Amino acid sequence: MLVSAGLAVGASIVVPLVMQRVVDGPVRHHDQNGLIWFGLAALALGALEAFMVFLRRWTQSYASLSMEADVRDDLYAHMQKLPLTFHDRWQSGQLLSRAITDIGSLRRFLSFGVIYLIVNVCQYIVVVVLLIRLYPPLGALVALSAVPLFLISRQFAKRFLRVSRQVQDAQGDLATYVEESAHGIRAVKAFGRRHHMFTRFTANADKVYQLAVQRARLDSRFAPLYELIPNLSLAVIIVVGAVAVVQHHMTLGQLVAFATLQMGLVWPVESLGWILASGQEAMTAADRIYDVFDTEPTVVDRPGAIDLRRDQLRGAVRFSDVRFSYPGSDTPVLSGIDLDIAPGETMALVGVTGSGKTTAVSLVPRLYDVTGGRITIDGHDVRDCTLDSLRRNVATAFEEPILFSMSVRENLALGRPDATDDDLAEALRVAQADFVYELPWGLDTRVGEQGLSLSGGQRQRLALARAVVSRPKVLVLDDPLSALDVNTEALVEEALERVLAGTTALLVVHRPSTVALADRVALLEDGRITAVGTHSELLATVPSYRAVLSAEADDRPDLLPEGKGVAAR
Ligand SMILES: Nc1ncnc2c1ncn2[C@@H]1O[C@H](COP(=O)(O)OP(=O)(O)OP(=O)(O)O)[C@@H](O)[C@H]1O
Repeated sequence: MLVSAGLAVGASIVVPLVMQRVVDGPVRHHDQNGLIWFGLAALALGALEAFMVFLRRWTQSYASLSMEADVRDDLYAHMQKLPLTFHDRWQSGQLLSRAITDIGSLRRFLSFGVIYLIVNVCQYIVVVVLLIRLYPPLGALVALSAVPLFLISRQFAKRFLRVSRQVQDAQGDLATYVEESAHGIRAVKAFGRRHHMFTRFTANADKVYQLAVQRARLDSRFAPLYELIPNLSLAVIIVVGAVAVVQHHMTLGQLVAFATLQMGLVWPVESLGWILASGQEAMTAADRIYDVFDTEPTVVDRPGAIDLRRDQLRGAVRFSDVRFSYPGSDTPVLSGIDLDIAPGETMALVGVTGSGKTTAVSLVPRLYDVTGGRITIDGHDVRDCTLDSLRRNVATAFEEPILFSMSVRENLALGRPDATDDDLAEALRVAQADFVYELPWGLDTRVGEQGLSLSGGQRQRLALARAVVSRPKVLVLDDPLSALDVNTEALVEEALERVLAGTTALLVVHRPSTVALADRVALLEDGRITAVGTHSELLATVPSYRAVLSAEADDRPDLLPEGKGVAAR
């Protein structure tokens, strides 16, 4: 790339020197034959320059676009490795703008800016040396013009860098806002807050606009200086050069070559402003991209991590003095949980809202790592197991079901790519999600964002089927039936009981009706497990357990004590 760019510039530099020979030779001596040879030489040089420009662009486009694709792949792969604590902190729009806009800025600079910067600086040096050799006083003047150029560039770069970072950050905030508004469009419409949201949007958009204008003004203040300096030098060259020709200090051909070479420098110098601006943008873009790359994945395989083999796994889960605080928070969510879940047992976790149930179950597949104590599966600390094998054997379904813009089949097979249609059918039966066969293209119907819209309960059932289809040894269900009506819930529970028979399950429960699935229940209070027992034991002996469930008791009165019957297991 650089060779072809260098050759192209070399050809363009040689042309003025050929012109010097033409003017001082054939033109001066009226030699028509000589003129033809020089004409052919100039033509060949022009063709060489054009070919080299083509070659540079061709290779440069390929190299820079491949680089862009590679960096984007690496960034995405890195983001996937980063822990949830990172994603909790970062706005999605900021990640989006880094993955799309910033990598694009980097590519533009590396494909054009860097090459022009190197080639233009080399061209400047070579031309100045040639000019000094042609006529030293004027050559020295052109060389000196580099001093103000350098000072201007330094000033420009310093100021542009700051504004450029502000623009890119503001664009990230705007992307986050647009994304959130699109996601939350139902709430916006339902509360009739369209105008309010629009006002907030315009405030964000206006910030981007103001900063972009500030950046453009900075650019336009400095750009004329880059134009002025080489043109001023050219004017001086023409006047002083003409005097030098008249006084026979240089030939007319030398002046023509001198002026042509100097004119050839006008564009490289002019473009310096654009190159510097694009360089500053690329620097801030690289900074922003490295904010992500520099974040170390903390939930990773330890050296010597073991593979949990499904055929050797019994599924005994133990929490031993498990503690957890979210980063940046002084208040521990879990302050020493001890809990034993036997292989094949279904343990429900009950607690008031915000007591840390979701947090506790998220620690089993290492969505977060414990900050104290340990969680073991069959005696192996989950942090000593490979993440792949851990997450293959511990399947999770959350209350908030996330479906991707893929077919139903792809969504279901996320945790088990080799699942057959029979496996999927079985999982769908358990989750009472047979409705998918009624969709326009059955299992091939695209759902999720921009796909077919499903109800909350339908999405939840698909997420449950997805967890079940991977036939995990340990199943973590975070209130997965909350969006179902009582009848469907009863059907799912009935089918789920068969699945749970051979699976260790940890179940976050809000509704008393779901407690019926559990063999035992653990009550989470103030970051600790304060009671463990069967549902009926706890109802009978632990007042706070009754208090937690009473708010939800209306839909299953049979689960309440005091003469209403107890669904003990
Ligand atoms: N990503 C997070 N970053 C910081 N704090 C968090 C985060 N997620 C939850 N918390 C805090 O941790 C505490 C426990 O939250 P968690 O979601 O585990 O409770 P929960 O018992 O599952 O609640 P609910 O019953 O309402 O679902 C809460 O005080 C919550 O504010």
